[in-house]
Amino acid sequence: MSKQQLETRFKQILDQGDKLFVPYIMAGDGGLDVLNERIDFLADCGASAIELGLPFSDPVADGETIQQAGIRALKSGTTVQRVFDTLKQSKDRNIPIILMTYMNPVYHYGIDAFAKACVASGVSGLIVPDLPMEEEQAVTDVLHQYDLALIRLVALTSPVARQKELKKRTEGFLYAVTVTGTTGERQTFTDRVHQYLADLKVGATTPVLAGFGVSSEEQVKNLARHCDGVVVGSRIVKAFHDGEKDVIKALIEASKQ
Ligand SMILES: O=P(O)(O)OC[C@@H](O)[C@@H](O)c1c[nH]c2ccccc12
Repeated sequence: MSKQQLETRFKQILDQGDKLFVPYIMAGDGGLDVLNERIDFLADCGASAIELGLPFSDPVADGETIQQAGIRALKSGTTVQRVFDTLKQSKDRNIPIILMTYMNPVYHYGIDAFAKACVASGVSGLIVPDLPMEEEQAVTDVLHQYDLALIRLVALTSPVARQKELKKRTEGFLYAVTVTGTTGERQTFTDRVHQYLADLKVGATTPVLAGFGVSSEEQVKNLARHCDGVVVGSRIVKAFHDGEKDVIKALIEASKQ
């Protein structure tokens, strides 16, 4: 799916009055043979898009749950190439896939070859948390040729000028990180979080999604009220690992009207 198709799909969901829900899963956790099945399950539950993590040995932004999932995936023999090959087997799915990867695997694969493989596997965009805005052009020049989105992260600690620039550049959606720290479930958020999300919404040309720490139905509803939806990672990864599919269904349901 192209960047435009991803953005159109998001708009349609929001126009219906629902909020966006983007679950994160780790490619190869549970073995690559379950990957397409898990994507289909999430699509059937009503996910708006899937954030698919590539396992990597130095995942600096990942908390314990996702680190462990990455270790399991690497141990079971997951590689970047195998993830692309697995995605290709079910390329005509009607849910956008956003790959979450660190810069090293992209650079190692070759930026152009990586982008080509994304298109051939039905991927719509990338999240690259260790690619700062100042360094992104070498990547975005290529992604734009292939109609792929670079989804950018903004932090609670980003100064106003930086937030503004990120809003200007945003593609697909703006990923508003709701904690200062790594991924992982949280009980509470800082009081500032609602205002932060509301400020990001002003003038942003794509939806704004809140992510990091979101793990209960109540948190989904509460945060989504102040922006366009949420990303949920660790809780979904844990639920797949523990076989709790009802938890996943209920979390996604909480984002609907
Ligand atoms: O796990 P959490 O706290 O629900 O946060 C989402 C997150 O897992 C997912 O978006 C993600 C996983 N690894 C990342 C690295 C950087 C940015 C985002 C991510």
